[in-house]
Amino acid sequence: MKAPMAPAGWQTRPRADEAPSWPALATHAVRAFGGGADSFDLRRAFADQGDRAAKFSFEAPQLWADLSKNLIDDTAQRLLTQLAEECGLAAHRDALFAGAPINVSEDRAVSHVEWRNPALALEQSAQPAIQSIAQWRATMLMLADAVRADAAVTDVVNIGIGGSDLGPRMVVQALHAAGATSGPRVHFVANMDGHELAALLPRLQPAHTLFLVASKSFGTAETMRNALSARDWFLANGGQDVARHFVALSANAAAARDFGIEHCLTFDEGVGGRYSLWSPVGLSIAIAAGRQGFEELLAGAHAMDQHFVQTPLARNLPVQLALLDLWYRNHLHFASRCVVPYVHGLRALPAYLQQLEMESNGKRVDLQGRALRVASAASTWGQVGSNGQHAFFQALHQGSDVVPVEFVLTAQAAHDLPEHHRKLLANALAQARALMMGQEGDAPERHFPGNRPSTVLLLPDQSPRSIGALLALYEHRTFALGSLWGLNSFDQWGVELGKRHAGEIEAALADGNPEALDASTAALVGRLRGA
Ligand SMILES: O=P(O)(O)OC[C@H]1O[C@H](O)[C@H](O)[C@@H](O)[C@@H]1O
Repeated sequence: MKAPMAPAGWQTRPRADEAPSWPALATHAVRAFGGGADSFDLRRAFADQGDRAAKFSFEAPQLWADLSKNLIDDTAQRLLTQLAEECGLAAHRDALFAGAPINVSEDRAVSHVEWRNPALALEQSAQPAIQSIAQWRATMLMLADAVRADAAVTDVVNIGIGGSDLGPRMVVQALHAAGATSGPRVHFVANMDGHELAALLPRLQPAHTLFLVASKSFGTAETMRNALSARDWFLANGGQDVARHFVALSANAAAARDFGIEHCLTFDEGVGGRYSLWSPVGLSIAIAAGRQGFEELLAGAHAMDQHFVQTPLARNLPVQLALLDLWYRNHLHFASRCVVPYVHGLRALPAYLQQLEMESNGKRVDLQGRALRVASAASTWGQVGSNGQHAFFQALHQGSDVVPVEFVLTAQAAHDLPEHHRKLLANALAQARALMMGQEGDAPERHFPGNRPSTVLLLPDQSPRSIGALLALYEHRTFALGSLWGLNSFDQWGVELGKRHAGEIEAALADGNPEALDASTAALVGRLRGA
């Protein structure tokens, strides 16, 4: 599947708003979706087009995606696919898979797809970097085996934040709910707020606990603070041999050593934090799900990689989802997208997607440093179903804004309470149908406008393979959308400024000298010091 060489032209692609099809899309959006009497209506579209459900459905590994209840017609879909061709999306994608330095602001390649290439074996590799991926994967899985086999280890604590927490936490939760985990208990600590760590420590015994300090940079304030406190607790409570009980998962082995952790599973800088669960950052997953479970997760993701690389753009699921996102954001001007997994194990999916999508594409300049002329990442939000129905669905049905909703379902449940699953699925499909159909009301407050868009992503189950495919789908959709906007989806400079201010404010909180601060912050610091 691998593109042997980065195709020419990946650096000189037009942005979506500069591509020839853009004006035609803009005109079509106003003419056909502008809200007039004969504006596009889903109910009419289904009545007029007998094959609409089939035509706007897509198949990809482990996934069936029904996009037919979206505000899109044949013309829009054709123009959008044409736009992707004009923007050189395929060349950009192939450059990613060929290891070209597409993360230009950090001058490096993007390698997370290599970490889940199960075919990768030492003898097949011509590139030294690739060889180390295979080696590190083998080392990581051996360590996972050893931890699982060691009856003395009852608890594993992953300390990390952002990409070093959200993906592994969500996957372990999902596999645990599916009965696909065994071995020691696996916990996650992310927050700087000491309540999270303080609530966990009394439940642990130093001699039976393994701490995984996951941090690509090994410099993130929250993780360093939690790791220091965990080590203090370990030593204060009779823990022996920090080297055996603390393992670092980092691209910066030297910093881990300086911290006092000898054993570091490392990975290359090309693995972005929010794309890192396939690398040693996913050790907690491998410990919980076992070698086979982790390899299945990788295999599901790899199958989606192949779909992304090999499928024509018109039937390519990540590409079509990205185009729909672009259509909604730039032409129908929807500001947010709601994701509702009707899968209890995937309750952390919205939080994971917030980082993936908003940290990747929440940007205002393109790869050349030019200001964007169109809106970038919509806000991603959501909650597990059916709980969300009893919270924010009111606004989805009758609120003033149209919010596209994405339902994530599994055909099979992993429990044996069949009535639950049938009811759960019925509720999800009912919400999607109600959003579309609406209802004439006998009183204004009982009127539902309908014509509200939704997507259904259907997985067979919540097995490691299905979860892997789903997450790779989201990764590629995010990359494809960023690519169309001309963005670098793999850096995150926007998180740096706040960190710098935090250092200054922490000093003011400690020494009571807020002189360098603005009046509002200084007053708050004064009030907090007086508390
Ligand atoms: O893995 P680390 O280097 O500790 O980084 C943890 C997280 O913090 C950073 O500030 C970034 O916002 C995230 O992209 C990253 O995943």
